[in-house]
Amino acid sequence: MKKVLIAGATGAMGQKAVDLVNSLDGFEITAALAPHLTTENKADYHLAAEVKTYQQLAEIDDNVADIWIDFTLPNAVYADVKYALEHGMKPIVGTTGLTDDQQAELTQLSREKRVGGLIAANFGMSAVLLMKFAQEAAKYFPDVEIIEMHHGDKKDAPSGTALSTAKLIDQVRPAHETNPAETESLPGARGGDYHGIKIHAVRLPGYIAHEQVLFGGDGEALTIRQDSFDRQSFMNGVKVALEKVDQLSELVIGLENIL
Ligand SMILES: NC(=O)C1=CN([C@@H]2O[C@H](COP(=O)(O)OP(=O)(O)OC[C@H]3O[C@@H](n4cnc5c(N)ncnc54)[C@H](OP(=O)(O)O)[C@@H]3O)[C@@H](O)[C@H]2O)C=CC1
Ligand SMILES: O=C(O)C1=N[C@H](C(=O)O)C[C@H](O)C1
Repeated sequence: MKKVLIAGATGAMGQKAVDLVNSLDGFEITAALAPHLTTENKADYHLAAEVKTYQQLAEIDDNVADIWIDFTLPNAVYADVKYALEHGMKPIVGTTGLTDDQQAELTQLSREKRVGGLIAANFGMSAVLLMKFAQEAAKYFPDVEIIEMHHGDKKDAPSGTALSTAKLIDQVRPAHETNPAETESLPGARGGDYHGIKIHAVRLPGYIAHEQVLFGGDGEALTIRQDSFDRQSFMNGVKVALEKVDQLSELVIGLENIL
């Protein structure tokens, strides 16, 4: 039986992860971490009586889990993953917000500690495919912009998926012209800028997680879109990660690299 700690167990994604692990043979939740989680309220979050609850990293007992699932916040994830690696727990990380430098540092730490794991900006198959198709299209359509749309509670912008998409496109797209005469009469109107790729972030109630990549060419356009209508869409990817994490010898970035 693999022991699992869920960080962010009280959150929207953490709750989906709790229900997933509770439903799987061969895995059991032994610990959960969240600032407002207590022994008194843990049953409200579908955590069994024997699950150890922690409100901060410093409280966590040694050997409490083999695997660390993280759906917390951008300002918590770096310390969480470092802690997991240093204590021999294999991280499966969905939380966004790690910088390239932080990912590189954590990957190096995972090699030193010989602990494998996965960081995935998006565990949904439609998003993984969107990123793959967008990278392919960018070889032929260098003029591209990204629109990501999320629920109003999302704390970070742009989304980790949009940023990952821009990075993948940036690796392959040919040199292109931008309009030197362009101005903004309303600051921010043209969106965020990743190496010349504009990213527009929409936050609205009713939405869950959606992304469009728009390519423009001479007299034609290509739009690639994915929609997560329900957070359940991320759970197949988390399940794959749980099944494969033992085979990983270091931190891997991107679900596509373990499929
Ligand atoms: N990779 C993927 O496929 C997906 C990734 N995400 C990402 O997952 C993350 C979480 O999203 P979501 O569940 O919607 O967010 P929520 O705000 O619903 O949940 C955040 C959770 O983190 C907990 N938390 C807050 N601070 C800390 C801390 N310092 N240490 C540990 N836990 C903490 C909160 O606990 P409390 O309530 O007690 O404050 C809560 O349980 C985001 O980064 C989001 O972008 C989301 C969907 C899919
Ligand atoms: O906060 C969310 O909801 C999501 N976060 C991830 C991201 O920032 O890309 C994945 C998905 O978009 C949902």
